[in-house]
Amino acid sequence: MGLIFAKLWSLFGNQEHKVIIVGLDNAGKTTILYQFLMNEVVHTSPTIGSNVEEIVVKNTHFLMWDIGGQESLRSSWNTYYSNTEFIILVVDSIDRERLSITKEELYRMLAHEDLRKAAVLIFANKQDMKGCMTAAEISTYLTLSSIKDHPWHIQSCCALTGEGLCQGLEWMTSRIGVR
Ligand SMILES: Nc1nc2c(ncn2[C@@H]2O[C@H](COP(=O)(O)OP(=O)(O)OP(=O)(O)O)[C@@H](O)[C@H]2O)c(=O)[nH]1
Ligand SMILES: [Mg+2]
Repeated sequence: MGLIFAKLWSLFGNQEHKVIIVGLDNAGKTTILYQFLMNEVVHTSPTIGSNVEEIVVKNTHFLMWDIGGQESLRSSWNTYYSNTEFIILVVDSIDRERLSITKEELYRMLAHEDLRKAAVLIFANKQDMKGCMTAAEISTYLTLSSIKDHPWHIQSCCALTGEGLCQGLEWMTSRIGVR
């Protein structure tokens, strides 16, 4: 009975899809989460632990975990990994110095057993900043084209205006049912 119910539930698209939002501190993860939820910019302070919200896009329910990105918190990201369907990796496109750290974190995540089925959306955030890296530059630096075992997509965005965020969500919804 429970199984039938679960099947019907997933058929009607009401199943919840787990998403983790990761990236270095100050990348804009919490700002993005609350743009998704409320279409507005909230005042943020560095996240200690996590925030979790349900975001519904065209009848698709995402349970989004926004995880603090400070160095001391990164070693506990893996406690959020089980059953994750989507990783949203937020990159601060002006932060050239730390892109190598983002790269290390990305490949560490992709190698993790609990994330082997996860698809990855990379947000090249803060596109409003003068002199920022483009999504193409970030893609090259992160050698995204070498990722063959996870579906991935990079999207430029500005969390302050919301530009680009919907396109990212659309890619995620388009992936559902593919696997
Ligand atoms: N200019 C600009 N600033 C942004 C953008 N997105 C976020 N910010 C700012 O960047 C700062 C950090 O944003 P948060 O959302 O708190 O960053 P976070 O990734 O959640 O950081 P942690 O919780 O420490 O991991 C805030 O001052 C935001 O207003 C953007 O697209 N453009
Ligand atoms: Mg935060």
